[in-house]
Amino acid sequence: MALTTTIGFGCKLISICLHPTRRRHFTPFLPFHWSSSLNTAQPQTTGHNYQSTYPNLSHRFGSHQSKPSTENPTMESIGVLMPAPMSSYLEQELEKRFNLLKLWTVPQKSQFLKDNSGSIRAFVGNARNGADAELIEKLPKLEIVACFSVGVDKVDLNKCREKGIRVTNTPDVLTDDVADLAIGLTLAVLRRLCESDRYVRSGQWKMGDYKLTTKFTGKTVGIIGLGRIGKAVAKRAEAFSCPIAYYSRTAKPELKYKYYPSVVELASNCDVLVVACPLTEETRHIVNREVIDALGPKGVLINIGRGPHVDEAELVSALEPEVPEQLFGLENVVLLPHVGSGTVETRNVMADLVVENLEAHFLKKPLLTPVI
Ligand SMILES: O=CC(=O)O
Repeated sequence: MALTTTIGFGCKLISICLHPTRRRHFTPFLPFHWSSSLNTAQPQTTGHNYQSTYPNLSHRFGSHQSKPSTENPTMESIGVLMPAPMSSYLEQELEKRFNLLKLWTVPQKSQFLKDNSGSIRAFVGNARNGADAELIEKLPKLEIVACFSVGVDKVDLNKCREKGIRVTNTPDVLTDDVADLAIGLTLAVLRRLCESDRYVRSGQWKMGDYKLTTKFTGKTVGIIGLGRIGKAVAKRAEAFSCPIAYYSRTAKPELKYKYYPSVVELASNCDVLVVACPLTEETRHIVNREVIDALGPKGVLINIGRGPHVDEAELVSALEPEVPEQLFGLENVVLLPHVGSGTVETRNVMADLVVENLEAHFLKKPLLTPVI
């Protein structure tokens, strides 16, 4: 079986091939920060018409030509708390409009929160840094949590609902990148791209041909969660002539893909299993030992969701005899940082969406991408 999975809070992605020979192949996403590569990058045009996706959007979307709302100078006094660096472009755009408070730059964080709790009305989180109940309680003036991520699993949504705090995320704009990467990882694992690269670099190619790998075209792709990203993966896989099957809470009869009412049944009937659902209490460990076994020794698991979607302990125990640290030295290991949406174009339109949501909120306009 070949597995690709995010482990932890979406910071590690592991693709593992479990072959009949019991050799295992992994592709972990490691917790490297992504913003540094964007800091020096030049603006690029995007391939997607985001204006048509979000017709309310007044300007920008990665254009780098944005202008602060000069007709609303009062926004300058609104405290927007950012817990960690995420994107220099996002920081720059927020600083033009709001009083951006960068928590990571202050040594006494608790004291800083106390001192500024009267002015902090917005929080910007991401896949790593959310707003839990404890933080929310410390910010009595908090009105909105704007996530620089599609996943909102780091935000205590119940607490937000209870307190009437709005929550937004960045859907759609990152779908293509994440779906592209899912296909890229599938190919990397099946066709052993990274291992082949090392084979050439080390000079082994002079000694003989590289071993044969596994074909992707025509493999059955099973998708857990047929939302925006799941559908985008399906569309790409169809171009590889792959039959598509899926599991979701309810069947979608309008789609021509085969529906399975359980993940185990889906795993038993596909070659490549893609986890593309949000992380919730129901989907935690949705890939458990039973699913891994159902996928079988030749299966591939691609987790483009969150680490806790996969029962990590069961996964490790299925990967004898190595433990994850030892994978670093294995030829059949592909290592990637957390880069699902990590392109300059996408991160900039995500940043624009965060800013637009905050502006809309404080200007009492409808939110563009509300979660709550
Ligand atoms: O993991 C990334 C996201 O949720 O946007």
